[in-house]
Amino acid sequence: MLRTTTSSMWASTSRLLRQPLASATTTTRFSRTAAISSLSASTRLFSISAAASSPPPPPQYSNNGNNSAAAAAPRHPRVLVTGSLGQLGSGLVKELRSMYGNENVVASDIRKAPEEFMASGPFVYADVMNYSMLERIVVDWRIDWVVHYSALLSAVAEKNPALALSVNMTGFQNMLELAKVHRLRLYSPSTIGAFGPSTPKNNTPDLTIMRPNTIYGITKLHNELLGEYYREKFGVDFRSARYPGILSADTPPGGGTTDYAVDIFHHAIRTGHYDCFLSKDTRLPMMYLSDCIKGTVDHLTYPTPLPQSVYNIAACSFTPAELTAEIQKHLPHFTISYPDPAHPDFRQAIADSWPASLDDSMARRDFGWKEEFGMERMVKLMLDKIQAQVDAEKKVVSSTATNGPAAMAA
Ligand SMILES: NC(=O)C1=CN([C@@H]2O[C@H](COP(=O)(O)OP(=O)(O)OC[C@H]3O[C@@H](n4cnc5c(N)ncnc54)[C@H](O)[C@@H]3O)[C@@H](O)[C@H]2O)C=CC1
Ligand SMILES: CC(=O)[C@H](N)C(=O)O
Repeated sequence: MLRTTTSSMWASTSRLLRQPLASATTTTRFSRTAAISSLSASTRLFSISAAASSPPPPPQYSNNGNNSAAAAAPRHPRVLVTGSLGQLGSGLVKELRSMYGNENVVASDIRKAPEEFMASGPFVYADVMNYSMLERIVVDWRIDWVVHYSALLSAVAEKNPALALSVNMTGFQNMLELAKVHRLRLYSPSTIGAFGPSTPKNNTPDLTIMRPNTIYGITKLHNELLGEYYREKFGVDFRSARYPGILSADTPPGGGTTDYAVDIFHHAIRTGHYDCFLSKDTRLPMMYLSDCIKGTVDHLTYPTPLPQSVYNIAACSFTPAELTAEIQKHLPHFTISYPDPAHPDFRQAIADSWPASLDDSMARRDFGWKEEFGMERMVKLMLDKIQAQVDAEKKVVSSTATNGPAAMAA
């Protein structure tokens, strides 16, 4: 399991905000949604007839001349996950490996993976800006599907627009072209950041005014449109969901505007106080990580082409003040402070340009999307998990103090 200590989480998040590319799990087993659980096991295997409008090549078997039934059986898809060491990637890799086998899910990133992650299945270096490097991985590993997670998130992107254009757009264009050439299914998430200040703010539908004014949003909207173009023009099986802000206790967020909703829990447990960078009434759509992974897997594995390429998915929406009140039900002494309205943090303008809530009825209708966690359950789980991390850290410190070299010498 990829586990990061909280102190290194803080360090890595703040490092990301300062220096974007210097170094940027859920243990839950997910029940499939009704739509997915009604599928037979074999339809979740890679099936040529049902895969997509542009099916990948047939599986080939090396069975040493033995024409057994196993040789004729459908095989699992082989999946490449880019940006797999980020907030969302490690949990998704774990889930896909539990479904398809460790060897069928190739994780990749441009950073060194922790030992446990390396031990859990194939991991390769893949810079998404390098087309031939990506193509080599697709060919060598006989990849069928790609989950493209590499990106710079909103706050990091706003600090380095040129790099965001390259990673978010060139990286995506490379993946899309490879999907066309090698007949891959491509899942690449979009974001609430693809909307803009002129988008209707509440219950925002899938199809609406989209004029983002952040570099992150512009790159993500470009990707949505290009993915749709490749689907129409070349039959590429492109799938995307607009994620809201994702909350996770085990993996740190990568430098976004919604990161406050993760940071707040660590501060609540560790210090009892949080200096929020958004104003108390900033309402944004949010979701717990396990729901995001479940929705992604259900969307990715849906056996037939869906009516749309891009869907909103949502779980709940809240403001920092509402989140604080919920945390205070468990930690009554927790306090929070907000920026002086005369001197807002740069992320306030980003948040103000995003929807407050999403209409995700099309995803519910078309691939059975349904969240398990609302705000109350999410808050309880986040607090329990982070408290458990803090307790475990304390145990390590006290056992080092008791058994460590200094204690031995004394
Ligand atoms: N975490 C969230 O709240 C949300 C995430 N998303 C989207 O989900 C996807 C995954 O997001 P996170 O895991 O949160 O991001 P993250 O920032 O935690 O991880 C991104 C990963 O991409 C890698 N990366 C950066 N440059 C790269 C390059 N040139 N080549 C290959 N890899 C590179 C980084 O090393 C990092 O591990 C992104 O597309 C993001 O836009 C969308 C909405 C919300
Ligand atoms: C909502 C997102 O896309 C991300 N969490 C961010 O805040 O940049």
